[in-house]
Amino acid sequence: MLMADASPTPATLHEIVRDIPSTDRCFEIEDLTIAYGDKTALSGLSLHVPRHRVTAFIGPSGCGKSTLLRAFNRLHDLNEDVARQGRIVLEGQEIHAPEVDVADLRRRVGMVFQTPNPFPMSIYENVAFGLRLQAALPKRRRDEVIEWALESAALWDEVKHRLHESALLLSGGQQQRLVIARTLAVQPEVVLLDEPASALDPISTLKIEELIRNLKSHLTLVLVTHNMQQAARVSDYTAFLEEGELIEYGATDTVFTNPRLARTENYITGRTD
Ligand SMILES: Nc1ncnc2c1ncn2[C@@H]1O[C@H](COP(=O)(O)OP(=O)(O)OP(=O)(O)O)[C@@H](O)[C@H]1O
Repeated sequence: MLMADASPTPATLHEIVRDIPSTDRCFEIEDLTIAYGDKTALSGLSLHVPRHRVTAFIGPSGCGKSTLLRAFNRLHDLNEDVARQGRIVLEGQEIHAPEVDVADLRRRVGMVFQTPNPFPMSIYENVAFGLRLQAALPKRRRDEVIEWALESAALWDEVKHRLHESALLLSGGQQQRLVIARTLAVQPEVVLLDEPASALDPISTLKIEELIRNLKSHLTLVLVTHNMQQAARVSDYTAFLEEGELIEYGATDTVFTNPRLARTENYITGRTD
């Protein structure tokens, strides 16, 4: 039986976020508010993202999912109109602390966008790109890392004989896996995925979903999706946002089969009345 449809009180939210033991937290978000000029996009959000799990953010268009995702690797720094309050802690360190190197943060916390965005260069050079920005690697070692990244992104078998062809000749699904390989090559701890399969056909979508499930053995994944089946299939935890607030957060099985609030159930089942 569902609770009355009121926003959770701060006390209940606190209980939700405490479910994830402190030693298992990758990100800790505390009272995060983000505004674009006078438009508040996220309002006093607190939650913990567990390490080596897939956490999905769901909610209606404009509820703040992408705004939250972009906060995890400080992409909002590029927009002067954005104001932020609250804390974002990655593995025990506040990411806005003066000693944090933003380029290193973005290496540790990679991002994959909705539309595949390979660079107009060869498949090989796409994956080598981030590596070249790091300490110079001997070519043999670099080739090994590139093979490992393409294998990890489930693309190696399809491209191993055409590494020096243009990445733009790949299909959309292959391009998205190439972008994931490029992200993996610099050995991130977290990969943020903003609707990574929404521009892809069903077969490519299933490949990306399988990839996400496999990657969590050594990575933390945070997924924004409008596809409820996808959130249910791949995520371990699901957070439901509405109008910039965290409405419900918990184990995906529970959120999908026994949500606490009617508004969560209505959103998941597509009920609008
Ligand atoms: N650069 C921006 N400048 C001004 N307002 C913005 C900007 N980006 C987002 N917003 C506003 O902030 C709110 C949250 O947007 P956000 O993109 O985070 O939502 P979302 O849940 O990811 O939406 P969607 O599912 O449609 O991608 C919306 O009202 C949006 O119009």
